[in-house]
Amino acid sequence: MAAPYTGQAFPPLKNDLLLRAAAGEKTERVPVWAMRQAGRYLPEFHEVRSKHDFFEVCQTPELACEITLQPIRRLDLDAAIIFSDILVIPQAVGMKVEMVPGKGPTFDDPLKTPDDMKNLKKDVNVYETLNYVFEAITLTRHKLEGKVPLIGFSGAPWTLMAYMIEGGGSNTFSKAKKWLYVHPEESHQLLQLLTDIIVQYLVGQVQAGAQILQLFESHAGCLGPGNFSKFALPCIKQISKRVKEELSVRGTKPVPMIIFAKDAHFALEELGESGYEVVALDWTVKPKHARRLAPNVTLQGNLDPCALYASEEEISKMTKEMLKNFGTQKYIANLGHGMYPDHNPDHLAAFINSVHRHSEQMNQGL
Ligand SMILES: Cc1c2[nH]c(c1CCC(=O)O)Cc1[nH]c(c(CCC(=O)O)c1C)Cc1[nH]c(c(CCC(=O)O)c1C)Cc1[nH]c(c(C)c1CCC(=O)O)C2
Repeated sequence: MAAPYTGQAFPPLKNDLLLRAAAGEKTERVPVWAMRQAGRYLPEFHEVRSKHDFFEVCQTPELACEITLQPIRRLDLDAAIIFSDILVIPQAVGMKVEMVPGKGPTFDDPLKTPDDMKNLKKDVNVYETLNYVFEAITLTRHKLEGKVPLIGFSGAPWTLMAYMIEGGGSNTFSKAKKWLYVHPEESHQLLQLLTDIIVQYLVGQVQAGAQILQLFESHAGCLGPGNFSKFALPCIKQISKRVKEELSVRGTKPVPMIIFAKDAHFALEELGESGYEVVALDWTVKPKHARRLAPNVTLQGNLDPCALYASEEEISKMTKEMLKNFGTQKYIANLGHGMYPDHNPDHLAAFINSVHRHSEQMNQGL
């Protein structure tokens, strides 16, 4: 079934720094955004959440749009990211997930053995089940009025599989990793099922109005090089290739794609050749090391989120150092992971303003 949104007109884009940096084109200023920029560190987010359940917000386009716009109103960000969660895909295949206060995402009935896979919906119609995300994207594109580009996203297959087996967060991911050693065939089947859905989901997001996509492989690091190459990377590559092909077939111009494989420092070379225009880095990677290993892509990252606890003056110094190490071109400034609930919004503002000020000065040779 074709997406109903193709070809609609949106307000013209006024700030295309992010899209130019992703395409490797020259920028006069380094674009900056922050993972989890829409969220619990903002009082206006709590205001909405005090009246609505987390997934109710995700499923209500007007509320998801409102929360997406909150950081854009307050801060000089160069991108918006649609408010949603990676766990909407496990929900779409029929699993029950709730956001339990103080605990995080919790699955009712996680996958225990490969036999449980028979309970998953195999032929999910993404355009029906996840239509609420597409509607939120379309509405947000209009409400942004072209101020900044809108980022769409999905969890990557391994990270989603890990949640579906663990039933929530974990320190070791040993239940999910056990599948890779004991049930490798069935693991591949589950990963392929997720890959097929993610491809449709990302294509649908672009048709709905997303201007760039990020794939979150948040639990890459617990795999190590061997299992990452065997189980995670092939799906990551399949996704970039198929999303671009499917968009072309539908007559929609492919958009740039960002891969964020957290803690996968061992795979930087492969990630740089995996079909994504941008490789996002966590804070444990040295910028120059990443430039050497992935010379053909734009890099994104990678200030330690905890650096935002420092004084505004310190944040400015650390940001300048980061910019010096990455250089100002083929670069998107961001944190190395998401915002924390106890971050001070003014300190995020200090980070954003430092990126802008220092990178403009560097580009003018000052
Ligand atoms: C692993 C993961 C999840 N969700 C996501 C990831 C990948 C990124 C990462 O590695 O952090 C992705 C995500 N989740 C959320 C966004 C929104 C867009 C953004 O501002 O970046 C995005 C891109 C909102 C959210 N997702 C969640 C909240 C807070 C929930 C609340 O309001 O109670 C928000 C704003 C809940 C969530 N959702 C998830 C967890 C582990 C939690 C609870 C713990 C936490 O908040 O860090 C799963």
